Amino acid sequence: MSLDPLRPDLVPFLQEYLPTVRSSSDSRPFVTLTYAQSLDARISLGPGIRTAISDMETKVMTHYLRYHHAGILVGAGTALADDPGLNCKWPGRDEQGQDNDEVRKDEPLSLHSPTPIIIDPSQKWRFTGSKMQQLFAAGEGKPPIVVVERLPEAPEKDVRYLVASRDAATGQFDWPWLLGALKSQFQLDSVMVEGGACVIKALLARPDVVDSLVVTVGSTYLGAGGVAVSPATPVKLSDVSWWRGKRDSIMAARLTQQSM
Ligand SMILES: NC(=O)C1=CN([C@@H]2O[C@H](COP(=O)(O)OP(=O)(O)OC[C@H]3O[C@@H](n4cnc5c(N)ncnc54)[C@H](O)[C@@H]3O)[C@@H](O)[C@H]2O)C=CC1
Ligand SMILES: Nc1nc(O)c(N)c(N[C@@H]2O[C@H](COP(=O)(O)O)[C@@H](O)[C@H]2O)n1
Repeated sequence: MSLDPLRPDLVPFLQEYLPTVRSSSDSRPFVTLTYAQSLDARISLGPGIRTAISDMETKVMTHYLRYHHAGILVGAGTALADDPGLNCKWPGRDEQGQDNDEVRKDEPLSLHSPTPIIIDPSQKWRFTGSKMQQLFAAGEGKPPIVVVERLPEAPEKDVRYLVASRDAATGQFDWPWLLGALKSQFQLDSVMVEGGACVIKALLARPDVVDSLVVTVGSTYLGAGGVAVSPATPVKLSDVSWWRGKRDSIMAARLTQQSM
């Protein structure tokens, strides 16, 4: 699949929400939470169903975001349901800093691609045989880091593992610890979180670890059977900007600590 050129007005629109260099004393990477939802706040037609919501214009924007992040994180539910590639197909910028789809077209896509991070405590997803592995083998993507509860007896070739411990209260991996480890152990300075529902719901409630929120709103309804994303309690946003495309709109914002 080849992408259309990036619509030029997306660059200034996204500028203030893209990763900035964090000070070396910062314990975690810059984190962007980004996903596509329908008008009825669904991210897929049903559990485990890969669903295209973004049209080409906003799909290119997602690849532009991938270009600007060192890591791309999804939960095991998404890895199993979508068999995603998680590489970057947007070709980059020229030496003058101009967005230019032609300049780097001959370079391997793996250069522009973020490192996939799969949160998979009980190791249900396999890299072997996945689209990610195909892309890696073709020089079009990077191999993943898999976040697990314990190291597998038979580690998969090319996979790096991060062993995490569960938070006593929630039974989940602790986000600040996990993100801190991605920075300190794997030198990832920026991470884009794409989903799925479980991960998005958790992170919408975490202004302490999310720096930017970029949501594509597709002009479609996915209906009552769709997988809805909604935080457990109300969330207020600040620094809100909207971009309008042919079919989709994009909202960029920051999460705030304030109550409603
Ligand atoms: N429209 C969009 O932008 C996107 C849509 N999706 C859709 O989302 C759906 C998948 O969503 P979900 O089933 O909710 O899966 P998910 O991708 O959120 O993964 C949930 C699983 O990840 C693991 N996990 C996540 N956070 C964890 C933590 N803090 N500690 C320990 N384990 C953790 C657990 O195993 C959990 O069962 C699919 O239908 C997919 O197509 C996924 C990504 C983006
Ligand atoms: N931005 C966006 N729009 C949609 O309509 C989507 N369904 C998604 N899904 C995310 O993209 C992953 C697929 O990536 P590849 O194209 O295979 O690289 C999918 O797993 C979700 O994370 N995103």
